[in-house]
Amino acid sequence: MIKFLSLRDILDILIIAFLIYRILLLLMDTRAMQLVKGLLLLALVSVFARTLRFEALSWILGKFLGVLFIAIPIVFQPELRRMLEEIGKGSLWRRAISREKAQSLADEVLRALLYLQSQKIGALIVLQRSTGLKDVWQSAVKLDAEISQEVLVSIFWPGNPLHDGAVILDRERVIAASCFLPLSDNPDISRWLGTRHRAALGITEVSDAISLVVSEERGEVSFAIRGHLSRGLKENQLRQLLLHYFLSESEPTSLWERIREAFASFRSGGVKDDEMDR
Ligand SMILES: Nc1ncnc2c1ncn2[C@@H]1O[C@H](COP(=O)(O)OP(=O)(O)OP(=O)(O)O)[C@@H](O)[C@H]1O
Repeated sequence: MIKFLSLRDILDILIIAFLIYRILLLLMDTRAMQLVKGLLLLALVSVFARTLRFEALSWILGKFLGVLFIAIPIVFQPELRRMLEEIGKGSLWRRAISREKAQSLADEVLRALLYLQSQKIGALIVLQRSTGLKDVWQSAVKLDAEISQEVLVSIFWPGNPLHDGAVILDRERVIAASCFLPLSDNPDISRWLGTRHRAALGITEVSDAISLVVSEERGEVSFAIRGHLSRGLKENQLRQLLLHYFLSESEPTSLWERIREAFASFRSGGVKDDEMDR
């Protein structure tokens, strides 16, 4: 069998494997990833049904998959559009940041948060993930600055014209400040929390971003993800959370590790809402 494989075939297979891997990385942690898992499961059942010659099951699955292929582009139109935009931006090929760089970025943000907390200076930082937040930062003050404790602290310094609103970070850059975020109308939010916390929560309801808030009144740091707010984070928890974020943006340890993570999340029914709360 192997002797029929030419160098061209091997190259062909490697390119396809690479493309599938990068597309899966783009889809990781998005709503569309659940769909991919569902489709894989259906495809497996379909192969199983064909092998065992279960005519009725094969027929039903065949029809169902046919309908799904028409429905998917309609239902997942926003995700597909975003994915194509990402490919257009070069995300499929973009250089991953090194582990050391990820650690130093996490450290800079952590030191900024701890300093702001110690001085009781209100702040709101959004960590952008796969959902592009262009709609939010387009009308704000664009910065494209390197992430550092000094930059973050000075943005939120009282009196600075940029201190009102949120800062958005993406990978290695501070992309914008003074961003106005959508406010959450979740009725379960404590009535002691004002608009800064509602804005932090709001952006995580409409995207997969993570937000970090320093409360001016209580001097506590909270974080929000997928519409859930965790208050009073300790330094260690913050370090973990930031490392988790920047490392997920860095070079994956290995392809095998990524596959293992994907299977682990598949077995547990997807990523847990509070996974970063630990
Ligand atoms: N939609 C929004 N998007 C981004 N930032 C916002 C938004 N709404 C309010 N903010 C920020 O929150 C600040 C007001 O915070 P407010 O005191 O109402 O909230 P809070 O949740 O009680 O926070 P704190 O505990 O820091 O007082 C504003 O000055 C502004 O910087």
